[in-house]
Amino acid sequence: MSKPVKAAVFSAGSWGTAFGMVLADAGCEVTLWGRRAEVVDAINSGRTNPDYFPGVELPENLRATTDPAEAAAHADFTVLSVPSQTLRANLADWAPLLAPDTVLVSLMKGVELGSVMRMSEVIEDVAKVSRDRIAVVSGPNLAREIASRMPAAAVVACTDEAVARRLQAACHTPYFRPYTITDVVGCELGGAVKNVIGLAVGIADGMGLGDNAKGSLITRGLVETTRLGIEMGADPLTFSGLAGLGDLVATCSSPLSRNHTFGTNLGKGMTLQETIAVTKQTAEGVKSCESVLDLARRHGVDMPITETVFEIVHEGKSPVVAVKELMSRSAKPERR
Ligand SMILES: NC(=O)C1=CN([C@@H]2O[C@H](COP(=O)(O)OP(=O)(O)OC[C@H]3O[C@@H](n4cnc5c(N)ncnc54)[C@H](O)[C@@H]3O)[C@@H](O)[C@H]2O)C=CC1
Ligand SMILES: O=C(CO)COP(=O)(O)O
Repeated sequence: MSKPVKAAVFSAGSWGTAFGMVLADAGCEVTLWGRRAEVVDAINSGRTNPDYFPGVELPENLRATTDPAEAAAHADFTVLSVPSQTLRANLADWAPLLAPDTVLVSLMKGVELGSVMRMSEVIEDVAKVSRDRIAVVSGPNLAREIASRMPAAAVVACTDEAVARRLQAACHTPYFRPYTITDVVGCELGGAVKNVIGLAVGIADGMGLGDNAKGSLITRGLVETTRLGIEMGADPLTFSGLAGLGDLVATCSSPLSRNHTFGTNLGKGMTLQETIAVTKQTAEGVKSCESVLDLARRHGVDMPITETVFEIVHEGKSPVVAVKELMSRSAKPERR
């Protein structure tokens, strides 16, 4: 009998816990690293993560630890799911503990502020591993629904297709259907920019602007994502796939999305500080609107929706004024 695949998941937040369940349900032996002893104890003794998914029973082959070395030991896959802006510091601590041939898997959807690096680039930079040992999972994967074992598809991306296929096998369950893809750049950009467009759609929803506005923002949001992607060497077709359109539709339609909800609160007139105070989990778009805009400017790409979100979130622009400005931009053909 072959040995079970071992996976380490850092950390026991919303998506880390839900994806850990997926891996365990697919037959992997999963060790979840958590920062807080009380969460780790609840997972090991009560088989639940009370902070994120109270009432959801976790599989027997998923256990938790506060010891990163214990989590990392002998892992075939080391899955990273922390806020994008803390990854560099976190991984610097964990890198010396990684199993020698482990594949590093990013679940994160963000771009690092300042360096404008994608998460796989930060991993390569900090862990000093080659690109063919770094994979990305993305797609329409709202963690709450996955934890309820509701059906979803996803993409697993790696420049080495054989590695992507190994990861695909390790996380394929009756409710989670992963496809392989080699366009890592497109997958990561799709996920990071979708959070920014999710904020924009949330703002429009909060203002009561209707479904035509939503459809327009999703479509034009995807156009500007694709424009940036092409400049960065991504395959434009990736953006009409699960990591592009699929993820965008799920986020922009769902009250479970933190980015969408964050935007809705802003659109209803809450201040940034009030919105941050009621947001319990990571809403990546809040920081990534700045890094994505920075990335766009460095590549000479026009991203008017991203720019508008940045102005509303970080410069206090009124959403009413922002809508007027977006609608009165100069007329142009659709495909330019
Ligand atoms: N929640 C979801 O539905 C999905 C989330 N993602 C992405 O997954 C990534 C993680 O998001 P979530 O799990 O949702 O966030 P979360 O806020 O639920 O969990 C984040 C986890 O990171 C830990 N953490 C926070 N700051 C830390 C630090 N400085 N050092 C170490 N650990 C720290 C927290 O304790 C928590 O366990 C994000 O990039 C997000 O965009 C991707 C797909 C789905
Ligand atoms: O990325 C997600 C779904 O795929 C989760 O979106 P939020 O981070 O907005 O909750």
